[in-house]
Amino acid sequence: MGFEDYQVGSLPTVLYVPQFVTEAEETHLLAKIYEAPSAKWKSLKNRRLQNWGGVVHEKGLLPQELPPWLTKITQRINEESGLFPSAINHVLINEYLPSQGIRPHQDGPAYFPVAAILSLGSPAVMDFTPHSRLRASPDPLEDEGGEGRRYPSSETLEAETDKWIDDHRRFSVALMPRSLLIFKDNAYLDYLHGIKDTEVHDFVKAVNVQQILDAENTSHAVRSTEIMSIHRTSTRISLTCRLVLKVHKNLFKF
Ligand SMILES: O=C(O)CCC(=O)C(=O)O
Ligand SMILES: [Fe+2]
Repeated sequence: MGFEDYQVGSLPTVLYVPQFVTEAEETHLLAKIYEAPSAKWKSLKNRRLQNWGGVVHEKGLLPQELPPWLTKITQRINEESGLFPSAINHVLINEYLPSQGIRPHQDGPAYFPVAAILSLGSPAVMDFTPHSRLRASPDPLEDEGGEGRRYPSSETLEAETDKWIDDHRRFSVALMPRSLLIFKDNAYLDYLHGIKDTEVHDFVKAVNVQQILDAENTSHAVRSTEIMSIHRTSTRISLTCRLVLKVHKNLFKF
């Protein structure tokens, strides 16, 4: 099965791979993450995180070698997805308690526009929202009459905005433990992504609801709103694996 077979929803740029790692690998990764010295954790208001691979600056990465327990997983993601032009060199590990989340945001321009997120522990739902910057300002149209650029009439503008919203609907993806989510290109550039800080997440409308129900072996007859909700009773850990193309060998090159 090629990675493109894992596309979910209407965007070809969102892929969801259930069971990307085994339970044994999950246990091993969690042990390694919690083995790190407490100074490795950075506490934010609504979550804790570990930064691996070096410091990401606007102008690139001040690199630090990834430990072997991480390269084992990043190399597999690289090889199996074929979506990164070179080795993944940065991993952010986020830890969320049941009532913690991450506000809608876009990942920075320093990264190559592909994010691979491995989920461990408690499941959660990630929401994607079209970026308002793009919603508010469609590109000016090119004038065919040779008078240079012209801005569209208000009707055209409305039509264009409607089309943009049609093509860019909100959607969500349920992130089950051991799954890998990849979002890239327009899903990376045109959408914000976030996780609500509530203890119950509905996945009725998630683009991968079918995969989840199939994996949980739930028959159609017993579906109920109860099983279409995720009750976040324990900690979730995610590994966001990305590539910073510009790598600085030393500080003075900045
Ligand atoms: O925890 C997640 O699944 C998302 C993390 C994220 O969006 C980020 O680190 O930029
Ligand atoms: Fe992010």
